[in-house]
Amino acid sequence: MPISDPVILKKEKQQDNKNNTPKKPPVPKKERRALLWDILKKLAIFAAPYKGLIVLTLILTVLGSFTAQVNAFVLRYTVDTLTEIATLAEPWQAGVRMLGIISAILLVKEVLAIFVSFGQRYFGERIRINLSRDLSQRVVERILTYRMAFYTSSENDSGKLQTRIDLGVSSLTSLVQNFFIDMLPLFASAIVSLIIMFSANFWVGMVGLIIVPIYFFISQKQANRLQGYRRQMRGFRETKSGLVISLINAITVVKSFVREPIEAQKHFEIQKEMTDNQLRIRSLAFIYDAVKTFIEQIGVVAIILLTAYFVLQGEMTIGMILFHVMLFQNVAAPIRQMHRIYDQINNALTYAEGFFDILEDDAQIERTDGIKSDHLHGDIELKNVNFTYPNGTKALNDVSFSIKPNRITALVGLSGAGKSTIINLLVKFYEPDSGAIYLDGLALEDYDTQALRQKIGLVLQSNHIFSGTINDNIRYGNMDADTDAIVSAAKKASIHEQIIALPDGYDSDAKSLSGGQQQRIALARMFLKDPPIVFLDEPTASLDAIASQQVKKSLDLIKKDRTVIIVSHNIAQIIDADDLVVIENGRVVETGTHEALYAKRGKYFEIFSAMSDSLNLDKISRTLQG
Ligand SMILES: Nc1ncnc2c1ncn2[C@@H]1O[C@H](COP(=O)(O)OP(=O)(O)OP(=O)(O)O)[C@@H](O)[C@H]1O
Repeated sequence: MPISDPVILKKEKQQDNKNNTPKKPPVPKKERRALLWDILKKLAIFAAPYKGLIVLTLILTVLGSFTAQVNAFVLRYTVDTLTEIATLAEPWQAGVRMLGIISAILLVKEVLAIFVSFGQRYFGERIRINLSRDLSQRVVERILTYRMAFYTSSENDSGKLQTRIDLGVSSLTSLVQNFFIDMLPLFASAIVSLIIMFSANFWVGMVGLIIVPIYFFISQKQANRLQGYRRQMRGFRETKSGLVISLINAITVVKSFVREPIEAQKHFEIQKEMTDNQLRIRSLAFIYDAVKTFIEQIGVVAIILLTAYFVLQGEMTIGMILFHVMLFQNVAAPIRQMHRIYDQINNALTYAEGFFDILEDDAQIERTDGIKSDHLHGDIELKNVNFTYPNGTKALNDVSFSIKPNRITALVGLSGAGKSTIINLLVKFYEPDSGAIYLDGLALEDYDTQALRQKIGLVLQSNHIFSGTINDNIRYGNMDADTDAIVSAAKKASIHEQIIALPDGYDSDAKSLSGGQQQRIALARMFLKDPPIVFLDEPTASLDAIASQQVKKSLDLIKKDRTVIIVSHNIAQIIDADDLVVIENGRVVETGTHEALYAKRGKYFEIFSAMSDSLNLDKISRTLQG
């Protein structure tokens, strides 16, 4: 694992959380085709491993398109034969023979169609499911290689990132599903039907062909009109699910202020907008369906009239009427569903681009080549470092100081001074705008990022505890560690006794431990990793006095024989440090030992005096003496 705990340093989650739905301006028509082509090309790369399945699906689709025509031929044959044998003196014998033939043909066709349709759907689904898996897996693998700046950018706030990924994957896979499973067989059968219609009679074929562009036009209109409402609907759904989650999170406040009616009203309003929207979608869909059915009926009537004309002319048999009507319905069937393909394309245009933007953000990849040193000492030097966060906050100004190996250095300063930012730079979560950082005499930027983080331990104010057992959580520090090593790490973190007192011991659920216990689990993880350099960023700030005291013992152990940088507002931890670096508004204002800086009566003296005053030391010492 690259770092002891993949927790994002505090404040990094302080981005606006309001809007989870990526809103993109509508894509100009001209660019849409190029964009769609681009998306399909990218999708083709993901589809490449399934070439065999795709070819198989296509073969089955072609087979299916032929079986779909059998009914029309059988009906034509039935009507024509019946017309013929009805004139015979003894029609029954010929009639039974005919029934035998058509039953056999329909049976064979149906059995074949079942296999073809099953295979076609099954293979189509396999392509879709595999693609969905590959897209999700690739994006996760990819973003894991990205820099911290990617995660902390407001664009990628966790909710938004999740939504962008989910919508991207689902829009792409639905496009594939719609194409392979729903539309392709219908289109294939429509094309075969049209060819048969043309070969039977040019004018009948023309009626079938004319309907195609009309349907295309209506379907496009339908999809475009519904698109806006559908997007709104998605937004409502997201807000609604967010509402319930935030309600659960805020339930104590809601109840204590007796705001249940207000919360219910908020829910009602969204619900009302949702139902209005839903009704609009349904009514629009009904109107368009009606228009399409009407046009189809006009087509059917035209076909009947035209074929009847040829029948009366003696150029065709009566059976041709049903034959042509059925073929025409085969042509109309996929075009009836056209709007769905438009919908999917619109969705893909809206969401797939954002998805591929995440996937192809090469600039975000962390450097994984460079120096891999087995023995780091922790001789650190910052020279004229300037740093600005991606959101534009200038956090460090011309910072220069050095840290000696195997000593404890405390970064001291008021809130927002830039202490955590220095740690962010030292673990290469971010890179300086200018200036340089050296580690053991070599530029930090030249180190292999992952190899560097293997040598660094990071303990934060509150460390992430994963769902799972205590054992698993400690093992995160060294995936190869055996049970003895885990127990030994827990002992060093002064948590072993409490773990074995639990009914399930090391197999207990780590999430149910108290804050102080969880912090010591994080320390045990660090002991297991055993890095030569340790950064402690307010490791006891979120703990109560008793828990802090318990954690202090483990911290004292961590500090032994390592290079330690500690950020703390805790007076005891500050005076324990060998060296101090005092930071104010992103600048280093003083460096030295506690004694020297105290004597200097500068910024450190001011901060230290304020800290000790807040402790009310006089009263404490009087109490202790009494
Ligand atoms: N991820 C971030 N994105 C943007 N600005 C940030 C981010 N993290 C910190 N900052 C800003 O950078 C400045 C320095 O913050 P930093 O967390 O380094 O201070 P600090 O000295 O550690 O403060 P504290 O003692 O409160 O933890 C502050 O103005 C802060 O708001």
